Amino acid sequence: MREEPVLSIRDLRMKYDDRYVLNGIDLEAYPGQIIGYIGPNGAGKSTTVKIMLGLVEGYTGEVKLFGKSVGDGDLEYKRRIGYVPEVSDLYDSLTAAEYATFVGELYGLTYEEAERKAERLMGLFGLGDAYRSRISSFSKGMRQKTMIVCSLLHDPDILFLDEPLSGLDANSVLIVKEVMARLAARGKTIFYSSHIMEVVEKISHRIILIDGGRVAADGTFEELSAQNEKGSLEDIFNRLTGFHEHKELAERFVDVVQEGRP
Ligand SMILES: Nc1ncnc2c1ncn2[C@@H]1O[C@H](COP(=O)(O)OP(=O)(O)OP(=O)(O)O)[C@@H](O)[C@H]1O
Repeated sequence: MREEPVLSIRDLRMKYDDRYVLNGIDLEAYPGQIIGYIGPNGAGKSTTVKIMLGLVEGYTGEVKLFGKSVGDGDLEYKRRIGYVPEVSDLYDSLTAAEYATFVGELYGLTYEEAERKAERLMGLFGLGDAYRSRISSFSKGMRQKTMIVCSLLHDPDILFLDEPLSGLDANSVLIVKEVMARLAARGKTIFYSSHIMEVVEKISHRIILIDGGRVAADGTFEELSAQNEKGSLEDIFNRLTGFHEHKELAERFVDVVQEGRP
């Protein structure tokens, strides 16, 4: 018998003003899966994730996490979710230690538990010395690592990551990719949203492509390759979203840059 899905979405529709941005999304995710969630800019990826996180209302359709509808007012499910947004809005005036204990307590940890865990995780990321410094002094990569640490303090069952490797150096990228693989091996579900196709292709057990508010493809990379002409995920993405003009557009772009120049 197949396991129960951690996440299930049926006929999800959402409109802003009079325009539908989600046009009937259906998807399911199971324990231990890393799902590469991809699509062109404006396709509806963030909107779907924000609905799952309970941050956006006004949709129709069914969205269930851990078997319960996210719209039913019971917020207990949020304790089992971790989220790394694309843009980190950390509180600059706090130290990483203050921020991590604040977030940890929000997720139900005691101050001491959050403090101890965050310090060790930051240390493993090479940020042991920075742990008690103000976030305002942090580089982009240090902020990103802090966000990742804080999203994991409560050991969530499902993790939503939006461009989590943004700003990370090559060594840190290796660690984070390995951490994701190991979390999945321990039964966690990871919803990985990114525009970096090489990484999505390599780490995902399953890839979901959203285009125009619909699921345009859903399967393993091998399944997507078999359904389309062989090639990289980038090639499949370009083909499925009907995009072929990058050379022509680049040429026109450079022409405009140089217009009127001697
Ligand atoms: N609060 C809002 N009000 C009005 N329109 C919105 C709002 N949020 C998103 N949209 C619109 O919904 C559509 C989907 O946006 P969304 O942010 O979900 O796309 P995305 O796939 O995450 O894009 P990207 O890859 O650029 O992050 C876009 O056309 C966007 O303009």
